[in-house]
Amino acid sequence: MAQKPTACLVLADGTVFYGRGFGATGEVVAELVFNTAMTGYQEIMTDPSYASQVVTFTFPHIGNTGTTAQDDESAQPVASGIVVKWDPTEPSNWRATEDLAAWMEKYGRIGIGGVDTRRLTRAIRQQGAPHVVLSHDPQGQFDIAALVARARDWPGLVGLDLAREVSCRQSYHWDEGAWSWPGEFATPDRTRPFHVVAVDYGAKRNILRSLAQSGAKITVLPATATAEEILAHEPEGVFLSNGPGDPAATGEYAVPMIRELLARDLPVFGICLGHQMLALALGAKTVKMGHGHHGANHPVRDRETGKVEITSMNHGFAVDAQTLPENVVETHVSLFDGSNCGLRVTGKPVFSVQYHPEASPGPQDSAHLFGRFVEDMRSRRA
Ligand SMILES: NC(=O)CC[C@H](N)C(=O)O
Repeated sequence: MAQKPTACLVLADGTVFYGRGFGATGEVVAELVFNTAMTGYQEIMTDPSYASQVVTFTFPHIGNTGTTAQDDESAQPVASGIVVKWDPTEPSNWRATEDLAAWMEKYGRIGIGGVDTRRLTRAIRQQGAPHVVLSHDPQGQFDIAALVARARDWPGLVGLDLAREVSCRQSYHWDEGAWSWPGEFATPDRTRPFHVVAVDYGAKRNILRSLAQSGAKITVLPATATAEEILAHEPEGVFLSNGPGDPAATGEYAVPMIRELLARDLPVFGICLGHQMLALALGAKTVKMGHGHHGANHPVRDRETGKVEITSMNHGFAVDAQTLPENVVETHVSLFDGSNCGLRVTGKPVFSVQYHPEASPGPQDSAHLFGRFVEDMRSRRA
């Protein structure tokens, strides 16, 4: 690199990548994961499940779509920072209201461009998601030994409950449906809506939109809501959201709540962290994966129909299918590594998936799952 580097990414093993900083200045310690999506950086960065993670994009061009509030999956970017091969360029998109670097600076998120992201991704594949420090200093002053020590001393995501931090503080109602051309969010038909309580462990907005679009009237409750508080809303179904951190740590409050719900025969649907916590409540175990699954091109097989869907994924933990009890069917598996991607409880309207049927970004092959949840509620009414 001809110019003096203004940012660096330091791995706990001492490897250093230099590049050009953009967005906020400063320093952040986090886990580093690679994401293979070709578009959708704003949705990825605002997905609360990325708390305490830096994302390196394998696609070399970050894109010139800029940012628009309509693409936020939560109130602000949550990922600690991003790593890209090519620096972001001027936005060229009629929907853009702000450029990426300015948006990141506003929210205190650090970016580094000019990194050999292929080499970096290979390192992640070999060693598992490393602990890193990302530092951006316009003067290019880096105390590498101190940064390596900081990355090495960071305890990591295992045992960390982050859902409680990113969850809403107060309950609220959600009524907005899907986005459609030329730029409106639908207001779904409210005839005979099914009342759903969505427990917010860091819910992506497009999940709530997909539920609303499928016929749900939604009350969102904070992560620590008890079964009693949830049932007081008289829901016809309960949704367990995605979220950051270690499911086993979040399970301390979620598992007792979910167990009480399971005793009621209420329809339950979980996505990602919600899937993992449902599995924990059913008696299974979760494990930390090597580098996890993050992208918009993950093939998943439905073991009951044989159908394959291309899915959007973002998880670093997984349900250990060997530990699922007898009354639970492993419904989906990853075609990349055979890891568990879904379950259902026999004889009950209770199911969950490890991947993201709401896409955002990603393919919409699995959007029908929102309809399945609504059908479960319809059957219960009948
Ligand atoms: N997207 C999610 O809900 C992620 C769940 C969990 N934090 C994991 O990394 O596996």
